Order: sequence, then C-alpha cells, then structure tokens
Amino acid sequence: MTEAYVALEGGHVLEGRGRAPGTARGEIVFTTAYTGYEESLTDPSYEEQILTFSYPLIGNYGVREERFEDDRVHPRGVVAKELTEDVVDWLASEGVPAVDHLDTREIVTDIRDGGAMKCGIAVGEDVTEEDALAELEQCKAMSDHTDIGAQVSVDEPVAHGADNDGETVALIDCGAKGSIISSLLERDATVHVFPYDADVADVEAVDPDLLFISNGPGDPVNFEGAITLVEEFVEDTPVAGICLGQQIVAEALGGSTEKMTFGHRGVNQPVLDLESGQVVMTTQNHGYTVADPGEHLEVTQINVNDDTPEGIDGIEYDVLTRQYHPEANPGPEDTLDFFDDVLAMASERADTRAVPADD
Ligand SMILES: NC(=O)CC[C@H](N)C(=O)O
Repeated sequence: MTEAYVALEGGHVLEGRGRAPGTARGEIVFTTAYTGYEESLTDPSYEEQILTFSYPLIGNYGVREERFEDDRVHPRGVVAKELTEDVVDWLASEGVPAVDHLDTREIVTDIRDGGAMKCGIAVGEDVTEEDALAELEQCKAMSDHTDIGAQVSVDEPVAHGADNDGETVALIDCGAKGSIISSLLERDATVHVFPYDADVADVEAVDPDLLFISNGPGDPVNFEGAITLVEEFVEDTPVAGICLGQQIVAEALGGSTEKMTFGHRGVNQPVLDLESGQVVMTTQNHGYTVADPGEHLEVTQINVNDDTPEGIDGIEYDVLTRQYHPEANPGPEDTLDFFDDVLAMASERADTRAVPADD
C-alpha cells in the first residue's frame, strides 16, 4: 500500500491511505461543503492551502470540466475520509497529492481548537513520517506569501463580451473564479480582466463604469496594486468586491483586516441583512475578515454565527462588497442579485456622467 502522512503544526502526524502521490506543504483548512468539490478544488482562493473535506465521501458524482472555476487545481494537497477513483485520477493527473482513510473529524477538531495551521504531506511508495515533517518545516504562513497574486492572476489584460451592450467592468483578477466573470457577462456587461498589479492608467484607458475587485488567495494586505486602484478610482467610479475584494476595499478606504482563527468554508453559512432582517444561506471560503470598516464604509450584513462583516456599503462613495460568494458555484444561488445591484450602481453613475453640465 502507498504510504501517506499528514504532519500538522506542533508535530502531530496522521497516517492515511496514499491516493495521489507527491509531497506538499500549505496551510491546512477545512470545508464543510458536501457537494461542489470540482468547484472548490479549482477555486484560486485555495492556492498554497491544503484542503480537508469534512464531508466523508468526495467524488460521488464524477469530475466534469464544465464545473471548473479555473483551468487547474489550486489546493496544494487534498485530505478526505474517502475519495472516489474519479477524483483521485484527476488529482494525480494534476500532480496534487491526495490522502484518504484518515479521521478527518480529528483534523477538523485540531483546526477548530488550534486555528488554521501549517501542514506537510507526503504520499508515495517509500515516503516516511519524516518526509511529511520536512515539508511542514518549510511551510510558510499564508501572510508570508507576499506575491501570491502573481501565481493566480492573468499576465495580460483580457476582454470578454466586447459585443455586449451593458456596463463596462474593469475586473481586477486577484485569482478570480470563472463564475464571477460569467455572472457579469450574463448580465450583458463587457468585462476587461486586468492583472492583480495593473497600473491605474491601463485601467483608466477602458473608462470603466465599475471597478470590480475579485476573490483571491492569501492576505489582502499583500495586494498593494489593487488597494491603490480602489483609492484612485473610488471618487469617480463605483467599486464592487467579492471576498478578498471586500477585504481590499476596506484596506483601501481606511479600514483594517485580520486573520480569523479558522475562517469560514462551506455552502451553508447564514448571513443576516441588517436592514431587511432577512437571512440567506451563502457559500464561503475565507480565512481573513474585515476587522474595522473605517469611517467611509458601513457594515450592512453580518454572519449569524460570529457577527463578522459579510456585506459592506460605501457611506459617501458608491461601494458594494460581499465577504461571501454571491456567484455560488458551489452552493446556493440566493445571492446572485448582488450582480444586478452592482451593475445598477454602475449604470446610474454612467447615466449621471453622461448628462452634460447645464452651464
Ligand atoms: N475567497 C477569497 O477571496 C478568500 C480571501 C482571502 N484570501 C481569505 O482567505 O480571507
């Protein structure tokens, strides 16, 4: 049998069944989602992390490319109670080590008690516990991946939906899920996707009706370019953000962010809208949160479990952001109207700008 070891920060090593070979290191996190493994495994926000599925059976409805959020698997390694052959074949073909037949309840409990932690894994015929510990030794904290945007962003600007009649969106790709782009295109927007470190002048050149900061991996403070773009555009252009995007907007406008103990990852996170009193179920994948929105932003939605900010509006600026994933994929689609709302905000501003001055 192929050997497999998972070494957790602090030196606790678990033994499992080796499924896809290789060694890897990353921050170990867990998701409680019971479906949507294809979407989660291709979500760029999992870059440099090792993903544990708390649901015990992963892969029971196969692997289909049309459900992918990006063109590759992003977690560095995968841990589950039981992985099907389909998923194992896919992970092996992508060179992503995978381990199953271990007690994922124990890992989840460790992460809940100790917080998201560094992890090393080793899978193969001759690997030993020491190989997993050697990976752990070299593992960096998420915040120390200071240029993680370069690993997940487009290298050059790409335009989608040039023939669409709707708003012009400048999407800053900090590791964008494909569903964010398609949700905008379906609503007739033209989407110019820019690298995570795009220059202000390059973005200005497309004269956007909306600056949209995407989701992405790691610590928002490491996305200085995107923070600068929000600072530069917010006076004249509406700004939207999802997940990392919400955190970047807060950092840009005088607020602050912090690392959570173990974050929110799953497809049934309850969010309360403070104005309407309505609760919606949301998809989430984040380990940082807005700690203080600052004086220009107002928290309008909170997580029912821990009161953390889930939705933010600008006070004097046209700003609308979400900490959860309104685009779903995986998870509930109850929050898709976010895209209608941000495009309506963009369209109103575009109309105002189009009106010539009276005198
Ligand atoms: N999905 C995301 O955009 C994640 C945002 C950020 N990397 C976090 O972990 O909080």
